[in-house]
Amino acid sequence: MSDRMGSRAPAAAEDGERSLVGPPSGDDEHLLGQDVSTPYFVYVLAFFSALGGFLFGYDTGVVSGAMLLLKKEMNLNALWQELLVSSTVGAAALSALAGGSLNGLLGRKICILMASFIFSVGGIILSIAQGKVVLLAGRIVVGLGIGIASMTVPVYIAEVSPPHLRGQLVTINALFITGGQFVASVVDGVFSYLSHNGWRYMLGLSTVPAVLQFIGFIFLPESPRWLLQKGQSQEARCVLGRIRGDRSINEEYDTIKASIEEEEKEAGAGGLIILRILSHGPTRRALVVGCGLQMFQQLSGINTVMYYSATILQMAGVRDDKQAIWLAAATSATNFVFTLVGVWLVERVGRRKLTLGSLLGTGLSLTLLAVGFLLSTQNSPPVTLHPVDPHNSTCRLYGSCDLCMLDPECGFCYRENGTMAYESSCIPVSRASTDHAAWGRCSNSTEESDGLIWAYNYCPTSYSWIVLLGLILYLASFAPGMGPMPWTVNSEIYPLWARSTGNACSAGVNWIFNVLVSLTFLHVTEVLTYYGAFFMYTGLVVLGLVFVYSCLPETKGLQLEDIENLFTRQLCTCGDSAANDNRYIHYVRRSSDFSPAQYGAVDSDSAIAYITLR
Ligand SMILES: O[C@H]1[C@H](O)[C@@H](O)[C@H](O)[C@@H](O)[C@H]1O
Repeated sequence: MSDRMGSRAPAAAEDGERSLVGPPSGDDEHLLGQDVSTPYFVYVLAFFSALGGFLFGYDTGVVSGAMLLLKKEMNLNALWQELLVSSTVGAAALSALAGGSLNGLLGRKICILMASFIFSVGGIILSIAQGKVVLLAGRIVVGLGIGIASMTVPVYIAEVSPPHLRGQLVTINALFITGGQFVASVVDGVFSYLSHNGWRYMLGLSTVPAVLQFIGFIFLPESPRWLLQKGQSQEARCVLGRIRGDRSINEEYDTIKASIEEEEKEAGAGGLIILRILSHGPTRRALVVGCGLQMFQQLSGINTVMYYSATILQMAGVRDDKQAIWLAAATSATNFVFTLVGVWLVERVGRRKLTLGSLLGTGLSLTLLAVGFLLSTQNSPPVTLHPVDPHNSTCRLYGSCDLCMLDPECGFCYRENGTMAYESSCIPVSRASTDHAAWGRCSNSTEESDGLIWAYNYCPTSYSWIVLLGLILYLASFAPGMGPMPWTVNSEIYPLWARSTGNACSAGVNWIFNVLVSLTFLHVTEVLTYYGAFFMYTGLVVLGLVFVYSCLPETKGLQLEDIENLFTRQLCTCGDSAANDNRYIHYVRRSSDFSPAQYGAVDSDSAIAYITLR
């Protein structure tokens, strides 16, 4: 295998390839702009592939709003609600893992076509479902599509992108994920007014982008890297020519080809790819970094914060359900807008700094959220009224709103004077709807005119502004880095032979931790209380920071074929390559009269290779 980054360069140089390492100066930028201008076809490819990310975001996001209507119309109990939400994520975990072999075997294009076909079928099943079993089947089908798309799309985009734009284009996929979540929350808002069958539109609308992607991909090419790996060199050259426009493709083609030959020599007799990954140092380390990043993304608690946003907003004084739905849309809009910042920053500051900065901000804002919850708990309104409980429920045992809220069976019924709660009691929630109590003053939802408030899931507090600020800061910190970077980095760190399997494993880890964190959240809050849970996420983020600081190398600007070299040293010394952060690499035009002796010389006229290390 080629050795560290710098030493591949002479080989490339013998090819006449020109490399620039070092921050682009004014002249360099001019050169860069001139020689690596990107044909718009790459953007078309990125757009159609990223529709897979959009569907991932839409289908995971839309279900919360749909559930509000579904549980009433189909009379769903808690188990069925949980099944409908987590079946999709569980199916996504399985299909992401299986997607590795499919990708290697059938190629990226067929896998994306398969995913969009599955999305379309799932959307149709969901929109015509007559009962909960069919709904469950539809949600599982959609999950199968999400899993395949989540691991294939970043790989495809990374493989068709030129090195200087790769980070940005792969991050666009993550932008489409949060975009899908945002659109889903708006669609939820719009159709929440249609109490009969509104959920059919919410769940079924995903068919539109799925069909669009399917049709688009019939005409779009396979990844040239996969084609070359399968020995289809003519076609690979032709595709590379199409996506690179009028730029010379010879050196890129040769580098990919040489790298595949080298890999094949090393791979020897073959065998199970996952075993080969684990027994080969650099790929094993890359896999640990990739899976670790995906695990810490989920352990940072993004999906509980998103899920919890409605409650946080209710604490902040938003009492109306419809208003809460729209404000939840504002939350996903914030997530989306700050992912845009990530797209803008990824090629400027690089993956490593962006991830580190994002984790630091995420940890600080989680601490703020925890402090906000702690203050709210310490000042939680006491239970002052104890009406006779006809069913002797556990709710009568709680002395404050906070304790009452930790029991999913109970809610808080009170009157308000400014921010002060009075005449408050802890009462069982109605089995039919969490909108009112099972009996007593708050059992009739029209009683609000009496000044009575029924709080389920939140407590009135005057510290809600801290929690709200924590929420906004959390999204602003998480979305540019920890949201997209795990996907982006995973699409780049594996050599071609290990790329499908590596991405399948890391995407599988993402989905497994997604299920784990969301399923355990309520239990965690019951044991640790809300502030304890958020302090726990802060602790996990600190671990993530140590991991990323020690293990994540910078991959910005490197050719995919060179990235494996960053993992040649022992695990978690690869973060040392941070020393390379100030180097900028780009490959420009080759020259036939290149001589290796000219390395180190800056010659902008004759377009000959040079390297400058700062
Ligand atoms: O990168 C995405 C994104 O940040 C989403 O908002 C989140 O819901 C997903 O779990 C994550 O993988």
